[in-house]
Amino acid sequence: MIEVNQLTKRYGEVTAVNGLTFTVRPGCVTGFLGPNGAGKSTTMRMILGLNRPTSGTATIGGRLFARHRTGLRHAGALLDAGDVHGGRSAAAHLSALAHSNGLPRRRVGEVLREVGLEGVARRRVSGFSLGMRQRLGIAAALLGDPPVLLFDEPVNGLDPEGVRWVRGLFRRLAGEGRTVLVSSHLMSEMEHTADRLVVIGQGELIADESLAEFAARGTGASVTVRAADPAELATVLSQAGARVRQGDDGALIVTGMSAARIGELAFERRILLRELAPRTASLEQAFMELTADRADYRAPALAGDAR
Ligand SMILES: Nc1ncnc2c1ncn2[C@@H]1O[C@H](COP(=O)(O)OP(=O)(O)OP(=O)(O)O)[C@@H](O)[C@H]1O
Repeated sequence: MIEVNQLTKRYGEVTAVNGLTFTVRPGCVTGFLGPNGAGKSTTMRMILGLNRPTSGTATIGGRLFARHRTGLRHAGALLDAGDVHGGRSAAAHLSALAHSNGLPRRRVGEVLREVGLEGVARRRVSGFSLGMRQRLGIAAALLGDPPVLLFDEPVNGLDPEGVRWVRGLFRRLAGEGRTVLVSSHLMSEMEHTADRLVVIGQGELIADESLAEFAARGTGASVTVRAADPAELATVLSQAGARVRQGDDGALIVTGMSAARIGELAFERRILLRELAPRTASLEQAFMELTADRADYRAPALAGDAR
């Protein structure tokens, strides 16, 4: 479990992280999302004790990470895949880490196999592609068989097969009861990977919830309802505050009200329902909407879009 409590980090005038509070639970993959510059890397570095918070706390398993005496056994992280001594081989890099963390040498071979780098174990890291470096960084994170794992933009540089592999790996790690936090600035990467989302913008919390709950916040969320008496249902729902418009074949498209509430109102008025189907907004749409005013960098609309 990772607990972040009122975490704040200022660099001079810049507030990178501002009063952030959230919990990352074991047994699921939690996506850590935000536009570029939102404060994801800074937060992860503070969780791992690499940056000192201006105020607030971040703990792993109830303790500051620095207080865990055998670091890699408690948490493993991939922060910056470029951060490896290029003159070393993959095996030598991992052996040095294993040694300094008091881990058995056999773990080196095990994690190299796990990430598919056993064939290049003796090659110098300087000749590795970005994707291979990402795999090596993931191997290092797994070395201590830790209950808590953090991955900062792990998909960068991976080819489609690598992306599929890494998703499967995260799901398996979570299935083993571990706490898995994965950052990205792209919702599309999280859509098929995460169970829960922590979304931040300009260092502040925007959402901490399941994917379904997050998607339901987008304005594209609606409920399609078919009723024996659509006109009466439309009146009832409108009076209760929903927005109702006509869909195909007498269906009603309802926004601003949950399917459960629509069902309750129909039941109370004895209106027979034939279909009650929630349609969530796309996650991407919800993400764009909720972070729109918190993005530091966004390309201006193309001339052709300005109609
Ligand atoms: N060492 C530093 N000194 C000054 N400002 C910093 C430092 N590190 C980060 N920042 C600033 O803090 C803010 C958050 O940066 P951070 O790298 O944590 O964001 P991020 O969400 O990880 O972004 P990205 O998706 O682009 O990696 C940015 O405005 C960044 O410029």
